Amino acid sequence: MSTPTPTSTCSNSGPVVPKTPLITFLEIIQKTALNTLGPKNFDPKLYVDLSLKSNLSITQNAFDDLPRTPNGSVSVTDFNGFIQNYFNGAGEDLVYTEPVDFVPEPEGFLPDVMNREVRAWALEVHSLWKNLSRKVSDRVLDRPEFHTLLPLTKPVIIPGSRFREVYYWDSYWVIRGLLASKMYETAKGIVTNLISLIDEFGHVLNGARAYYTNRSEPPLLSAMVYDIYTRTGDVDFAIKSLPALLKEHKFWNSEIHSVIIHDAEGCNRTLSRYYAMWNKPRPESSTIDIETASKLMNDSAKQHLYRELASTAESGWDFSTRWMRNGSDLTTLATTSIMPVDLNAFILKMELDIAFLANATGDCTISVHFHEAAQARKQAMNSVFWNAEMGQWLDYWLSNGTACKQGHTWEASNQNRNIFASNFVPLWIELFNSDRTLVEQVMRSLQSSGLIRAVGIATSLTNSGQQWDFPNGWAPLQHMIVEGLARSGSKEARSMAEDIAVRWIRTNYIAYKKSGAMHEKYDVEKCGEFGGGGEYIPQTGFGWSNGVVLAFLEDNFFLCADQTCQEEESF
Ligand SMILES: OC[C@H]1O[C@H](O[C@H]2O[C@H](CO)[C@@H](O)[C@H](O)[C@H]2O)[C@H](O)[C@@H](O)[C@@H]1O
Repeated sequence: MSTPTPTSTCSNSGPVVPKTPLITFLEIIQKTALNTLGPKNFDPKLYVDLSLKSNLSITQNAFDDLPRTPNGSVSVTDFNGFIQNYFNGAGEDLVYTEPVDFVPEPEGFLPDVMNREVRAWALEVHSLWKNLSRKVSDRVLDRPEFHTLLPLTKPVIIPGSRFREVYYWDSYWVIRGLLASKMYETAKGIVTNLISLIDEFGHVLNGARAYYTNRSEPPLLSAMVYDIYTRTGDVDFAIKSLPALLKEHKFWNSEIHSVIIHDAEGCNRTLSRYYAMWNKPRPESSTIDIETASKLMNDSAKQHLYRELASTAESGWDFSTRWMRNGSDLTTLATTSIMPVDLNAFILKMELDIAFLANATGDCTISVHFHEAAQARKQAMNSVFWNAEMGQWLDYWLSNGTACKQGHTWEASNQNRNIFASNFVPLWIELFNSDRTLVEQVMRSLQSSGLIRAVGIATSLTNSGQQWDFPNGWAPLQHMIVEGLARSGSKEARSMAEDIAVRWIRTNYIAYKKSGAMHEKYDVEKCGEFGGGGEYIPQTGFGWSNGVVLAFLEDNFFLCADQTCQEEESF
């Protein structure tokens, strides 16, 4: 399936990818579960992850036949009995599988990590790949219509807990960890799976579920291919990956995603935005989205909000004041009217990676074309996002009410001057981090931004209760900023990178010792504490956190095991 052509780029009238009858039915089950079992410990995603034991029509008839009270409700016993009889549990369609390339202590594993305690912990984190490794069960391959899980052929590494399926941008940091763990086959298998999604749907899905087909996630497939190729030198792998990367580049530059901005010099600049092909509640959070939208009066406003909710999920930052006109009201989400700094940094990297891989595999024409595309995007980022006075790249808001127009005229006041960790993500890209003067300016800006806290970089400065806001710190954000600073060649930037990485490693370590688990996000104010907020309870496992710890240790950002939380004040 290729990307549908929208009739307009207005966010409530764009394309909509149809959902399957199974998803529609599971949303009814989800709503019934909430009504029957109540909101305590309720996770809506659980119900759209169930798989059928028999045909949908047989299951629907059995559901319709359940005894109902006059107001239509079902008893707890009847409901639980029905679920047991007609469904396999969430996650049962994925089976544990030992990764083919896992060994308890790989040869050459973190050679510079000598400290006994740190090394022992790193080996424990490494061993978590076994817990997170899954294979799609043959049952899914036999009867795909019984499952919302998509039938990927290679083993996967899942983030963990409620995230039972492979996720797109998480996989980049999982792969960074797998490379430190010398698990090259597993890393390549993840990429092969993601490529198969591009072949089938035209883009990498948010996650490998039928209910995620309407959107992607931050595009880092090229970065995965680049890192695996540079580590293994596997030219065949690079050759096989290139066509998918070209297809993905088209997706992110499609009519719905790209926007032209006339800059202050009168030049047309093209940048990309998040834009989901959906205008209904997200099936995995249907009950929550319906409740959020209930504050709105008409169907068109609801459809608009549903598209904004899904587009925000596409950003990976679901949810954050970054995307809201009013930071305390989720119904004011306006993600499709924002040109995001980090998305464009990722697409710039995609262009550079494609240019590099094409050159490495002997295709000069593609290589030259993508070098030019990268230069054009860099210039666009400089004129639209860069704010010299602040020393940061700022998200650009398309003027109120003009999000449907083809072109926009740049206005300084449309740059969002609020501080987010994403304002520093371009540092990760070589075209920016190779400029010493620029790096020093951005580094000073980061230092005084208020984002650097006791144990890591905060996502924003606003404590909104949303998970992509203060005081949460997320592994990917720490990693991109730290790696960007470290790669700049500036001694001062390297030392700042080490400082942040050590704080991050330390809080991951202390939290692991206290809770026995790696966490999805951390509270950057409190050493050893995990993060919170958002629409689901904090999760453990956790793919990208494990990957970033291993990548930091591999890059020699050392943790002294005798340092404790008390010392965090001395940073
Ligand atoms: O179920 C709610 C949302 O959960 C996911 O988002 C969060 O977890 C993902 C997996 O770790 C991560 O990629 C994302 O950045 C997190 O915010 C999911 O991706 C959303 O689409 C979903 O609606």
